[in-house]
Amino acid sequence: LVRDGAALPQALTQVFAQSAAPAPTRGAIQDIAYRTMRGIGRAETLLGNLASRPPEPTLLHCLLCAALCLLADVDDPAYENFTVVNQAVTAVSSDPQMAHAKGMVNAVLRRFLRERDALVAVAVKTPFGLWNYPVWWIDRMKAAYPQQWQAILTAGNTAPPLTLRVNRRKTSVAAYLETLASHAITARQIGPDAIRMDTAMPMAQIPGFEDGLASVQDAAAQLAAPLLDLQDGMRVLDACAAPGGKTCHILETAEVDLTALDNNPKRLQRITQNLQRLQLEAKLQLGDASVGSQGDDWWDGQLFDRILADVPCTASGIVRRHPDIRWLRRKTDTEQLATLSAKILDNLWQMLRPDGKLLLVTCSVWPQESEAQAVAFAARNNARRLPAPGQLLPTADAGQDHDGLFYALFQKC
Ligand SMILES: C[S@@+](CC[C@H](N)C(=O)[O-])C[C@H]1O[C@@H](n2cnc3c(N)ncnc32)[C@H](O)[C@@H]1O
Repeated sequence: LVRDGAALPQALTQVFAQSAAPAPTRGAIQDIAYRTMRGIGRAETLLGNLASRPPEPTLLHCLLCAALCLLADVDDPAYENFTVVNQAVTAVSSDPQMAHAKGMVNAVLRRFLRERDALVAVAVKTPFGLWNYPVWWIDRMKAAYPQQWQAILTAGNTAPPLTLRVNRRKTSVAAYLETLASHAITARQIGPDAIRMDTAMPMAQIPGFEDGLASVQDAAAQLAAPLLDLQDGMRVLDACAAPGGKTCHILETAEVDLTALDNNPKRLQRITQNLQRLQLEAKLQLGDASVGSQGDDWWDGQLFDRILADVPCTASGIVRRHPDIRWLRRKTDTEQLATLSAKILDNLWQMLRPDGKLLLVTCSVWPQESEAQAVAFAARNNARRLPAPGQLLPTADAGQDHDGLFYALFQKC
């Protein structure tokens, strides 16, 4: 499904909707799918060297790649080798379209295990086999970050930690850390409201989650609300708001009159769910952030004190959380999304009061969507740039673990 363009979470939802697999099996399927997204460059390279011709049908190719991903991962093996081989052969045997290839699958995987070191040594000589990203992505990263490109690609291939945002309306970081300790859960503070768990767990098992004590949010994403410099009573627009992570953090931070806008009705519903769980209130608005400044659409004509523009982007800074993104994006997406975002920013600027502040956020590391966008926007609109973190590169450093987000703050003169 991902090869056909579906995002991995939606593909898994679709698969699980047609399956009677119990929860632990679903967990394993999900884990293998995410591991495969992180290792498919190497697996496809290995398969190209192991099989005399491309395995048919596509499902067989995908199954072999998933098995090779698991077998090649000697640093973090998920299963015993014999389990992977046996399960792959069983899966092939039980599918009429693939059953003919049972012997081939067995032979390919067993040969890989016998010659693993030599085969991997050959595969990692190609950038695709070494880094597990499309070649255009690797080349672009090198050009944009001549010093850091390898660290960025490496961080994108790590499994992300579970980071929480503590709801300061209901508790404090210190008190919540004690709550976690009382459940024998170890974690540490990595930001004003951010806690990094030592071990991941399903959301439903996070203590106090249903009562709104904490939410799942990366530490870099938690910088938006403080940067907005909010005061009680302000009129705030969160212009690309769904699923509402930053919306809720804003509302946890100050008593503001908040409009949460998004042009996707399904995603807008997810904001409602988050607001309900956290017992917060906002005006939800379905609409297009790139239009409306002439009072001809969703906007009521009243200026905002603060605007958060978390614009649509390639999401190239959050590939460790969404490892499918690198395979779904096309080279040309960056320009298209940057053009749309520029239109959104110019439109929103008209809705900001004099002296008001607009915060541009992207979860991209491509300069065209981030720093170059900010520079061009400031020049077009004569906007004053205020201090903000700029480009945060993704890092898996335990003390400072965060995704690759970009922040630029502007004030209207
Ligand atoms: C990066 S996500 C926002 C994440 C969100 N701020 C959060 O913290 O949870 C970008 C959002 O912009 C929305 N979007 C894309 N184009 C838009 C447009 N023209 N107008 C309004 N929303 C748009 C998408 O539906 C998506 O939900």
